[in-house]
Amino acid sequence: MASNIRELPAIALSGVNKSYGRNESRVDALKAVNLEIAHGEFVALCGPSGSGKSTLLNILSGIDRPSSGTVMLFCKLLDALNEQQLSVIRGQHLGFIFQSFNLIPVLNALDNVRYPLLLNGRYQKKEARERALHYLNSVGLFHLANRKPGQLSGGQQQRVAIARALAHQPKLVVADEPTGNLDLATGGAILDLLIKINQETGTTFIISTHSAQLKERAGRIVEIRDGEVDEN
Ligand SMILES: Nc1ncnc2c1ncn2[C@@H]1O[C@H](COP(=O)(O)OP(=O)(O)OP(=O)(O)O)[C@@H](O)[C@H]1O
Repeated sequence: MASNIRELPAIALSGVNKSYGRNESRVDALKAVNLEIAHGEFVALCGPSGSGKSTLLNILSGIDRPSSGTVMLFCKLLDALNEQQLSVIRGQHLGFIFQSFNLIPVLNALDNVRYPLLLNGRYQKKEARERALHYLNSVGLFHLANRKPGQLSGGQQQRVAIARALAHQPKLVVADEPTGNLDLATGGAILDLLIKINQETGTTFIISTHSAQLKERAGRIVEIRDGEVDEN
């Protein structure tokens, strides 16, 4: 039974449309999108600015709802879930990485990783601390655990954000332009790290990007143009 479930896609979007606004100001951000992503895939979502990448990431992760169409995430039909149920799924199974890192400036690296674990409700204090240190170590930042974001480089801040995204062992990591604020070399190192994590843990990744580097190395590229998805 479990193996049958595993063979179903991690994510399945069917006929998904998303529009913002009404009448003359209406924007059709996603148009009849069909997309399946298997467990363990490393997918680059590519497209020009305004093509619908963030909208698609928000919809497949249950942050936003489609105007029509269906979204299945880990065999659950998201349309049927209320906000609290969606929030539980995100908290347990999803990790998020953002272009601007989104760390809490007054907390050191350790606490930036540890506090979401405590809020998650599944971890006691001691385990949250151990997990946070373990994941900081796995991104090469154990020795900087006491530094606040302002005392870290951009690449180091993104590593803290990666540790935070991974520390609860999500099934899916959703990253919106994770190398967009980094220089080429630093972005390349972050990319190496994400690919290594994908290969070692089998965590599914979907990453929106403008980066040619990332496009070259992703297992699969999904192009989005003017709200329409096109597989390469
Ligand atoms: N909340 C919103 N209200 C109205 N229009 C929106 C909203 N969010 C996005 N849009 C519009 O939907 C379209 C897709 O936007 P989206 O942010 O998904 O694109 P993107 O590919 O992620 O762009 P970028 O690469 O610049 O981040 C754009 O035309 C955008 O202006």
